[in-house]
Amino acid sequence: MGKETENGGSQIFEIQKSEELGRYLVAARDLAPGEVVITELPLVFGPKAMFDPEATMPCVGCYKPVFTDVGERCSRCGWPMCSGNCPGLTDPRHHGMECDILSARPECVLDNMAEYYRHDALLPLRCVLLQNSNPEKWKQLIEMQSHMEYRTPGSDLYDEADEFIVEYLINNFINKLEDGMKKKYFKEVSKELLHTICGIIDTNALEIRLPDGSELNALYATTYLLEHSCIPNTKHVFGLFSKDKTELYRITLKVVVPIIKGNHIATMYSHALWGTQARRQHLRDTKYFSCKCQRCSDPTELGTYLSAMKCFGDDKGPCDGIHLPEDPLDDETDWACSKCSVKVNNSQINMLISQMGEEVENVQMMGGSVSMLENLLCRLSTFLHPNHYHLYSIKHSLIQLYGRQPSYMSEEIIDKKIRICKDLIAITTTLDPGNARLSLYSAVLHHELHSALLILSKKAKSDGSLKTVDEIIPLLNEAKICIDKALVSLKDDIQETSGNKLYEVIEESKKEFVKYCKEKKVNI
Ligand SMILES: C[S@@+](CC[C@H](N)C(=O)[O-])C[C@H]1O[C@@H](n2cnc3c(N)ncnc32)[C@H](O)[C@@H]1O
Repeated sequence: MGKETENGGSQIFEIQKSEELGRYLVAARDLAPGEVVITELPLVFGPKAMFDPEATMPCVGCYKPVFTDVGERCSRCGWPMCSGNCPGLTDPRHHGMECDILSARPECVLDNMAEYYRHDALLPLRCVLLQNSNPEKWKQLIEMQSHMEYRTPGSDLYDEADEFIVEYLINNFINKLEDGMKKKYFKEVSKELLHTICGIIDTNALEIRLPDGSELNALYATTYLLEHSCIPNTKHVFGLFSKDKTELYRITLKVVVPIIKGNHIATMYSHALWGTQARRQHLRDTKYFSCKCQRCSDPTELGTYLSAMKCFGDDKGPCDGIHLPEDPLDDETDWACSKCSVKVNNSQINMLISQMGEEVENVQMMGGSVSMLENLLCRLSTFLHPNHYHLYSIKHSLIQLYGRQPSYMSEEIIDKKIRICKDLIAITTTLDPGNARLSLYSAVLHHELHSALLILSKKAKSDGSLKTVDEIIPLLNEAKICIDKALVSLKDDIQETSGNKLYEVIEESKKEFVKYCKEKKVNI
């Protein structure tokens, strides 16, 4: 089996099947970074509920956030919209598809709006509507894996889907349709079918973040076949800004590191900066498989020690060894110290790590100051290897404050900032050499390293005199390499909101850097 690119290129991948992975893609020839593997439009997409639906909800036509209590309403179905002129209201790919069905609910309540308007239910509804509106798309969609073998009544995901989507759609809309309307829109619509669709969405949908903060879920006819690896070799971007409306949400999947013919083509379903236990748990809970990739199988996570802990010690106290899981693919594994005989069980480690994770999250959520972050770093460093992912996260926040606040500008702090940036860059590059998932982290690190080197070049020497041109040239050379790397790591993120904003900030820094070099008559 094989496929060609949409633009008629030579065959890029083959679809294969195994007991363990189901269907997956392998390279049909050697693939180089930058090559496009897949580019396609979504079969169907729909909004996700907003973070605080009591405050804002997505417009049903264009998904722009609108105020829940004062926003306008679609004149037919009463669902929130940005304005009566929103083109998505009648567009059959957007609200035009579902407005008739949503209109079946006659009464309108003005309290408890978040219960009344459940935006998460719109994508399942749009999916089931494809049966009649686009049978070809429906055929592709219903072939996708739903994992209904695990989603049985009583399981968390089944019960959640049952209450918030299936019963909601059936009771409020589908059962209220007249028979003629039901026939017009659906070949079949049952509780079971809606559950299968919820399973298909949870297993296969990709999340699209829109510039104004709302999010969509979308299903793609070929991209969904990609398997997961914690060392992905591809990156995907979504077309968000195309002037051609028919191109909206096109996905483009590109190779990021060389892929040899016959090797698997993979994406990452989890977070690259979580440790192995957290990633594997997340994949089991949401995608129903236990990852056995090279990174998950390696106790050191490719030599990064991202999950390693310092020796817990016995009665005599800890030694200077580190704890790593004896078998990271075994959920019951012990964590043995590398130097003494102390062992700790996995559940104890997991409990500690999740408590620490909450602390890190809390401090970051409240926009932690340097001293708060430093205190936490100091406390957690007693237990964690310096490269542990919780410490990575704290340090990544700190380097964006060091050298940017008046009380944190000393040469000592700038040296520290440089050291941390270099350490974190080494971890980031090992985990994600192709910038598939960590491009923004990498860009921030290189940008901050550039800025620290620049500050250092401007700082007076210990005798109070300014540095000579010969003394600043090596610093500026290194700063130039860093800022260029920061920009390159974002080359595929410019279409995306946060990537775009960061790119603009770094471009501005580069202009200032070039100006400074000119003033100093340094040719970089
Ligand atoms: C988006 S689908 C991928 C396509 C799927 N293999 C198929 O045949 O339809 C995700 C599902 O594929 C399987 N899968 C993906 N990556 C895997 C991996 N690394 N190991 C085991 N199963 C995997 C899991 O069943 C997962 O829930």
